[in-house]
Amino acid sequence: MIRFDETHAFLKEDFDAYQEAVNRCHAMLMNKSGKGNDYVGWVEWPNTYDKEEFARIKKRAAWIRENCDVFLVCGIGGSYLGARAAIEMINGLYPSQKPEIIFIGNTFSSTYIAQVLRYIEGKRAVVNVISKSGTTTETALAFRLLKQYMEKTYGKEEAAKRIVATTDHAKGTLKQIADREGYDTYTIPDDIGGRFSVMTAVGLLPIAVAGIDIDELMTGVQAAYADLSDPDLHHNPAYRYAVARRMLQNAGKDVEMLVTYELQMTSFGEWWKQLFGESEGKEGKGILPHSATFSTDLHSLGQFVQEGKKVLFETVINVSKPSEDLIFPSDEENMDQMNYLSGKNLHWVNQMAAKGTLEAHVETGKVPNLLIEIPDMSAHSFGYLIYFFFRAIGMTSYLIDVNPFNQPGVEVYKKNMFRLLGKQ
Ligand SMILES: O=P(O)(O)OC[C@H]1O[C@H](O)[C@H](O)[C@@H](O)[C@@H]1O
Repeated sequence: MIRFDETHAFLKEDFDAYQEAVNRCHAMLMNKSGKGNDYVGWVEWPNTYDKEEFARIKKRAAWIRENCDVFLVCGIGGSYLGARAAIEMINGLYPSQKPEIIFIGNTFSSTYIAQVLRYIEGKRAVVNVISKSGTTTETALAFRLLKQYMEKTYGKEEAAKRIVATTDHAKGTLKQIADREGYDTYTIPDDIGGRFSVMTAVGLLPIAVAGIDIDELMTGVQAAYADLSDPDLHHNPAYRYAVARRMLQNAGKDVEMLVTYELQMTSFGEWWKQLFGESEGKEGKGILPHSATFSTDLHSLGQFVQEGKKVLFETVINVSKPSEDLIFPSDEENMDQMNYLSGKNLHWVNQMAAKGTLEAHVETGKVPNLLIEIPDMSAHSFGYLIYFFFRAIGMTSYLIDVNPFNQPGVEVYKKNMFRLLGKQ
């Protein structure tokens, strides 16, 4: 389902030399015996996910689709990046179907928040506030404003029907508010961290509201689980990718640029950056995750990749079959001199751009490239791909003895901010 190809990465080490370590780390993930073992609920989630809640999500999403024009997802980090990545990748950036999905609760920008509040005026709104801890400041700040807006617009009773909370099953301020106000609530399991939560209610409710088939998404997750259960590096592309990253870092590459050739996968890169950055970047270790969308960014970052300091490698996601295609038309006058492409599919043009770039970056620029090929941008492929990256980051972090499931460093800015804000 995913084809992984490391033959353009100038790897000098032998994969077999890593097999023993991989077996050990695989056992740690599967037996919950490694670092951060309280947070490996995602490993078995493809089989153990709460079917009753899943059915409730589908029902609720159908109601929301009928009863709103704008659906506001209020969350930050793992509480919105996955949903955004999925919705944009699968539906594209300009979907014709309603409701419009708006992301808020992910910034302190007064301008952004004020503009969203103005934009939703006069439109039927539903809010999904999402926070695992239930205390995240960006989200709580936006939610207070949204809650007051909803109550003023719809009255308290109707507002309570139009606000849905996704949070911890027992603790946190958001849970308390939801219980008191009688909001419909969905659960983030205790043993699944935010950045692994897109396949729980956190991602599934917004994704279903966007009209995407979440059954199909889960079959993708399950297919990946089945395909990636064998730790053998000759059969497990996620682990092979995890090991290739370690080899590349050993060879001095401290930056990984995730590249796609689809603009609608730009947010997928944002999701991946949180997953990889927060999981691996600690104790002075890790590879800096960066992302780009080509050919767009070849006209900006391309220069650095080609000729700049040799710090990076690229991981390129190629999509075999586009969601849509067009045939390039001919033009009698050919003033733009583009007739050489007449009759060609645009996706073929995109693929040729990818091929030419691979050659330029690898052969001329000596930039290692890892290639990941996915069949399409369907819900199934999305589900497969996220689980592929979950397994890969678990493995690659354990290989350098890092706990992939905490993020202690994120607290430092919060402490300083609270002091400056005068929080008691
Ligand atoms: O879901 P929440 O508890 O609101 O957390 C939202 C995000 O904020 C935190 O600061 C963490 O670094 C992220 O891992 C998390 O996804």
